[in-house]
Amino acid sequence: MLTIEHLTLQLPYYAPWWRRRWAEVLSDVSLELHPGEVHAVVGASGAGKSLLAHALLGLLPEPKRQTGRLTFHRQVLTAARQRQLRGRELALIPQSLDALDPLVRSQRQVSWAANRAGDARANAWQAAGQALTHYQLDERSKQAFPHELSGGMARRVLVAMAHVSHAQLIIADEPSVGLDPQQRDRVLDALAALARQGKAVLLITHDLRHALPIAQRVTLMRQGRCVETAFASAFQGDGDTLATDYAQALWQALPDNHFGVTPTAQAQNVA
Ligand SMILES: Nc1ncnc2c1ncn2[C@@H]1O[C@H](COP(=O)(O)OP(=O)(O)OP(=O)(O)O)[C@@H](O)[C@H]1O
Repeated sequence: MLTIEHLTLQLPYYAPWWRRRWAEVLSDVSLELHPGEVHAVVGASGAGKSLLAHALLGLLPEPKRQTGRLTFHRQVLTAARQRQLRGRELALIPQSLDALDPLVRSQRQVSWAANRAGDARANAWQAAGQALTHYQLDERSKQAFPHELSGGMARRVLVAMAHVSHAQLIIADEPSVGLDPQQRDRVLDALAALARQGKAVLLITHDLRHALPIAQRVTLMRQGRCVETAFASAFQGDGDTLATDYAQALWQALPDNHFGVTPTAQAQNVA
């Protein structure tokens, strides 16, 4: 559905005496996303994950130097096409909950997203109500302002906005950040449900543990580069099928992965 080929991005910064220099913030990034798949992009803070998301949506700041090729449904994703598809075929679940209008109730915000995607007003209101119910928000939450919602509820309102947009590609930027485990699992389940409907979900997170339960493939990013793309199933045991030392080290550093101990061996140990 989406192909990123050799995407390189430079953004300006200013050296002393206002001399403009260019910093390479994405270097030769390539990856593919398929319908019905959750593809996680995992990396530490500053790895370039959000810039990658913004490049896909055509939301990068100017001036910039960008090379490489983006294709969506086999057509080149030009700036004009990105403008046309944003909020329709391409949806963003942003990192910040400030994306919600503080003066507008949940259902109204979701119905606006449906409107933007082309639903007539009456349909949009109904679709918004159904989507919010689908993500387990009750009648009170539907009529609540953002400050009356918990972090997890507010994130599910953002997921509902992506849901009603009929987007084929959904980019979720750190959707699990700052949530308790129960709320986090609900949000991640909601994203997995979108993929089961045949949509492609690009899940951006700094925490591999949040990606593995729902992703089919994982791309690890570091300092603007893709280090490795692996099937989520490769993150098991001692991770010896992972191709790079970085991926293996990241996996083995997780506190609760029981690396090197298969479930059977663990059971025997307990016995
Ligand atoms: N507008 C900008 N101009 C110049 N540099 C930028 C700009 N936006 C981001 N950067 C730099 O690009 C790098 C990648 O930023 P990005 O926001 O994509 O990281 P990230 O992986 O999403 O991090 P986080 O998990 O903290 O959100 C960082 O070093 C950042 O300082």
